[in-house]
Amino acid sequence: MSDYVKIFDTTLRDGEQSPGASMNREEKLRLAHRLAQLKVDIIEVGFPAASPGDFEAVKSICQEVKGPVLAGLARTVPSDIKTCWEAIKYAENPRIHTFIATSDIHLQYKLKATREEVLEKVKKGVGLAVSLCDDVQFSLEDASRSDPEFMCQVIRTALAEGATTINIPDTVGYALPDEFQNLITLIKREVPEIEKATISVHCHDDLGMAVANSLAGVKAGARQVEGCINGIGERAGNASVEEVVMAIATRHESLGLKTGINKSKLFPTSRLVTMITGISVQPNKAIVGANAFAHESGIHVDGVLKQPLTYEIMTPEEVGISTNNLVLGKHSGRAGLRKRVQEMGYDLKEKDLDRLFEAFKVLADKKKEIWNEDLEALIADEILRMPHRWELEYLNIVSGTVTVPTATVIIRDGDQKIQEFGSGSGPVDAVCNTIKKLVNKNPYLEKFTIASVTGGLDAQGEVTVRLKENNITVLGRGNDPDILVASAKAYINGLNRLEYWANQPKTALPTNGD
Ligand SMILES: CC(=O)SCCNC(=O)CCNC(=O)[C@H](O)C(C)(C)COP(=O)(O)OP(=O)(O)OC[C@H]1O[C@@H](n2cnc3c(N)ncnc32)[C@H](O)[C@@H]1OP(=O)(O)O
Ligand SMILES: CC(C)C(=O)C(=O)O
Repeated sequence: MSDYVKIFDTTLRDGEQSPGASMNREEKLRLAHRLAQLKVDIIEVGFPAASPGDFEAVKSICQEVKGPVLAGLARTVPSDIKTCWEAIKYAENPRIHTFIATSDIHLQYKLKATREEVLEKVKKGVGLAVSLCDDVQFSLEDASRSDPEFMCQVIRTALAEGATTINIPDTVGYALPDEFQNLITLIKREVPEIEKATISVHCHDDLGMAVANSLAGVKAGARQVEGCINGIGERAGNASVEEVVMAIATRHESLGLKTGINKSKLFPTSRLVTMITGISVQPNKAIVGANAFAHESGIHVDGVLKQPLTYEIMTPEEVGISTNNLVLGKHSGRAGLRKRVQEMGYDLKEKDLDRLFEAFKVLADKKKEIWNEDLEALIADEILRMPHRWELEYLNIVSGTVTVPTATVIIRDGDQKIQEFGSGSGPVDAVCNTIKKLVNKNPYLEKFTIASVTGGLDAQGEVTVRLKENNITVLGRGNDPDILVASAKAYINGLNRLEYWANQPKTALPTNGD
């Protein structure tokens, strides 16, 4: 059996099912290009039948992004499969990914279908997909809670119709690693004809075992692992791509497996996903968290200084975390900035580089050292942002121990500048209240978080807000060395997103909030 494990990235599909993580077409395109640089084998680019917006985004990615196989998801419903094909047929290497649930609980309550009816849907759905596309993946949703005998019957049917990949999801993150390993072993024993197809695993993290279960599946013979960057995804998320990849690489002597991933792009891709979705990575997250390679306690530092291998099982450089990126500052020019940005994996157009350069100089006046993370924050603010209506022009805050916090805000609304004054229980409250008055909106603030982009007291603050209005949930992000300015930017960014989605066709709305 081959020692190569294919990586199937579903950040653009299952990842987008994370509450508030909806991405627009441009954001999806940018991320798809980055995933191609990361050299994932397959990118699941979306669910074309879900909405006109998703259809267009999938089609654009398929027209533009070269290299990996590009997959679109579809129920076994014929119209879903045909719509999927209409969007993905433009890809260099298209794949139709069709699925149906096989557990009794899903059959009884959700599909309201008998086992015979499900088998018929599999036969027709896979058959139709194979008539359209050479590369067809079939998934048994909730496989880990399905009757093994029925599951094998479904797999045989899908294979007989010509499916080339069979995916075994632990949809609700219920399995234990040994159980999941046994499940794959059982499938291989009971359905020997699966040899000619690829076995894939797709694990969720409800019990924190998505990566462990994925590796257990691989140990039993699966040769495709599905996951999302930063482990985002439905509910508690999917298996984290960076963790699976680095486990396979770091424990090569034990697993004897490899992937084709360009590991040095893992960290930049993780940052891009954070920038685009607004979902921050917790500091202690494996591989890409701020503390993943940090050492503080004396005994550890002593050990690392004497020999890094005492406490480091991989190096930050391996995953693309630069430990010596402190070159840019206020005296740097366009050439240096262009080179750095290229090294970070961004291929910016000249006009975007000009905009970035302008913002870079403003930041360099406030902050002595400009790190890659600062540049990424600037790129997110200046280049990656959605088409937006409102922009922060001016902010003045009065706050302290004996004053009622007040804010004066000027916002650019198209050609107009609008000004307002307001107060609040604290300075952030004052800023948000004033902005709400200015734009005449009153969304519910579900979450407000603040983190620093880099270390140091002059670090930029990275603020994320989660806003909800009319059943639409969005995330807004903003960065600035002044955390109140970052808060204002994040709030306005969120309002711009609400405005954007409110003007999209009904079916395209990101109602995947709570
Ligand atoms: C485990 C996963 O992550 S699966 C992917 C989840 N992702 C999404 O659902 C996002 C995209 N989904 C959507 O936009 C919508 O659900 C649509 C457009 C696909 C369907 O919308 P609607 O037609 O309004 O159906 P609705 O969402 O209310 O219900 C789903 C229907 O599909 C059926 N269904 C669910 N899965 C499948 C399947 N794999 N094959 C066939 N039918 C299915 C359900 O039984 C239900 O049928 P019913 O309406 O006859 O009861
Ligand atoms: C569609 C399938 C692969 C899925 O997302 C799941 O079962 O979690």
